[in-house]
Amino acid sequence: MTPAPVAIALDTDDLAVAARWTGQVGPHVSTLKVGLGLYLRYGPEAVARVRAAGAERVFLDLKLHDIPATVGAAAAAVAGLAPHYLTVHASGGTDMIKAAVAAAPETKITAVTVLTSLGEGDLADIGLAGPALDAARRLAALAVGAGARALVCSPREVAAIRAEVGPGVELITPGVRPPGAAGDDQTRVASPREALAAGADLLVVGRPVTRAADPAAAAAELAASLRGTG
Ligand SMILES: O=c1ccn([C@@H]2O[C@H](COP(=O)(O)O)[C@@H](O)[C@H]2O)c(=O)[nH]1
Repeated sequence: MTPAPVAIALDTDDLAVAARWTGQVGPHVSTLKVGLGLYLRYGPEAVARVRAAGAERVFLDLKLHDIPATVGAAAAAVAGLAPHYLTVHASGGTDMIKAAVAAAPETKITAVTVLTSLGEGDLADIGLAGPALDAARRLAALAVGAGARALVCSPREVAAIRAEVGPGVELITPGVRPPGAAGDDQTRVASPREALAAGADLLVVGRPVTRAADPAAAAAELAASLRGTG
């Protein structure tokens, strides 16, 4: 059976746990995501171990954000790990994104528009007052213009962003919560089926699966629900 278009976020500070989760959920999903905590603690070994545990596609979610030269150097430093996706913040600007694209041409440089944890009040606090969608669309257009081949956005914004950037750009949505699941620190959320129906290409799901009593069963249930059989 084709794995579901889901990236499971391996958010743990223990590499053995990340490898165990990979073995449990890997057969059900297309992608495994290594985030900042795991990467900062273990470095390239985190990617190697997750791959050895069965991940075919690795999403390296480092959310780089610095001056172009620094981000270019950082992207070059991880390009040899051959992640399928590498994230940068779109708000780093055109030259920063171009530097990442040039440094890691085989990797999909993936620009994060507006973090799914941020609500309207947070956006006002950081000087982005107005609907999150406005900022997300603006940043999406900028990132694609700079060469990003994938975008991270809220599932609530995915349809409008698709209209903004057209086909051919992969839209990736965290902030996904199965019905009844805790929202945790996420704000702009939707259910897995809503995200897919809105046009997301890949859903990022972490805690609802990794904190389940049986992560393998939770991943299987999520995958089945996306096939319409759950
Ligand atoms: O806007 C963003 C960008 C990235 N993330 C990452 O996705 C996962 C979500 O995990 P959950 O446990 O399902 O909330 C996490 O690794 C974030 O760093 C995001 O949530 N929002």
